Amino acid sequence: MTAGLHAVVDGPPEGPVLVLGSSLGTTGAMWQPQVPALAARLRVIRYDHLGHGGSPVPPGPYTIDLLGRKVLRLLDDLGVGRVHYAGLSLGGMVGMWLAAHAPERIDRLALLCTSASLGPADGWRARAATVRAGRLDTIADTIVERWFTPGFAAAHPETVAAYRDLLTAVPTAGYAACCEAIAGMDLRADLAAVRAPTLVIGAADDLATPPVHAAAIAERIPSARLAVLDGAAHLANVEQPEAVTRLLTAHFDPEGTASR
Ligand SMILES: O=C(O)CC1=CCC(=O)O1
Repeated sequence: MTAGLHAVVDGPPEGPVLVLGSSLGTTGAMWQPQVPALAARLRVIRYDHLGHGGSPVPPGPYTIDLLGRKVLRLLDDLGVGRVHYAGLSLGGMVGMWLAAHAPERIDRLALLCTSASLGPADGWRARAATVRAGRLDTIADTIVERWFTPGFAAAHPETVAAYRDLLTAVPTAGYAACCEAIAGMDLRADLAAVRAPTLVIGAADDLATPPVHAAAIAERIPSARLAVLDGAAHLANVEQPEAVTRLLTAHFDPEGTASR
């Protein structure tokens, strides 16, 4: 049996719990721009996906089902029942799976820059093979180019470099196995089963999971609301931190938002 997922916990121990799921090739550190505001009143749990950061790296391929079950196991280990969940990209895919397959555990949901089906599968398998062959570094610039708009990248080269470092630090076996999870994913039929009030956030300049994917998710989830941010690419929470923080605090902590 594999050990549990690595997680960092911030905020008041008795507060309502918000779980944050990160994107492929990053860790819970990608949520740092939002943590101070969210953790003022919520108990924020940032976990690393299987194969990423401080989490174990069992042999792949993985599936979204496996990644989701690992999150449920983490919640069990932490003694947490029902939670709010926000996930970006791969983290959002896990969030859709959780809300559809464990609806009793998910109270409110936010899905950022993500997709319910992200083909072509062959492209993801090819990326997995490249990374397994030890060549993540050769494709890292191309991957990170789609995380930020050109204007943001030019103005903040140190941020781009820090996220490239985060990507290249991910264990190659874990990164490849998560690419294979995305290759095998199709959550579209699950979305009608989501009962959690859901905020779907897309970014106008996101080429990795374009806003049309966000709109397709919002159309299929019965109680979803869609917001599309201008001036952001895939890592919209990094590029538009205040706008994303505002949307998330209003969705997960409306009373706190009103009293600010
Ligand atoms: O890093 C990418 O290529 C974009 C992406 C797709 C799923 C995810 O988590 O990131």
